[in-house]
Amino acid sequence: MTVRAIRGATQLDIDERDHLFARTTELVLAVLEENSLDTGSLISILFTCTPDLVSDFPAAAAREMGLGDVPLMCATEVAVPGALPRVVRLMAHADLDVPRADVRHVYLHGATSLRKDLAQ
Ligand SMILES: O=C(O)C(=O)C[C@]1(C(=O)O)C=C[C@@H](O)C=C1
Repeated sequence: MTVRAIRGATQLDIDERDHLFARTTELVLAVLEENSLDTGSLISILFTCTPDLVSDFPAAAAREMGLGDVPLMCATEVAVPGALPRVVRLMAHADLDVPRADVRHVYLHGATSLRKDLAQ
């Protein structure tokens, strides 16, 4: 088994529960699709939210999309003054048998500005 870490991030338009769920689901599905993964290959997912996002936990969205048996955790991102607001980030670990350089990290919506070096 080869364990790889996959990064992802997305930006919300507003801090509203349905929107958080939609953007989190979109991000997780994009991470799976970009890396040709099924949910059975997921080992764990750590989510962070910027401190301005309080409408719900991204883990709740992940459970709602069927990841109830994947260990999930949420935390608050470092509150750096001037940093991009309303961002949900994830770090997923998965059984992914590719070289680290071939892992596809996913940045969606306004979060594409966070890592232009990784932009697809
Ligand atoms: O990749 C991101 O989401 C970033 O905002 C960049 C970065 C970094 O500097 O590497 C900054 C903060 C996050 O905790 C993770 C990574």
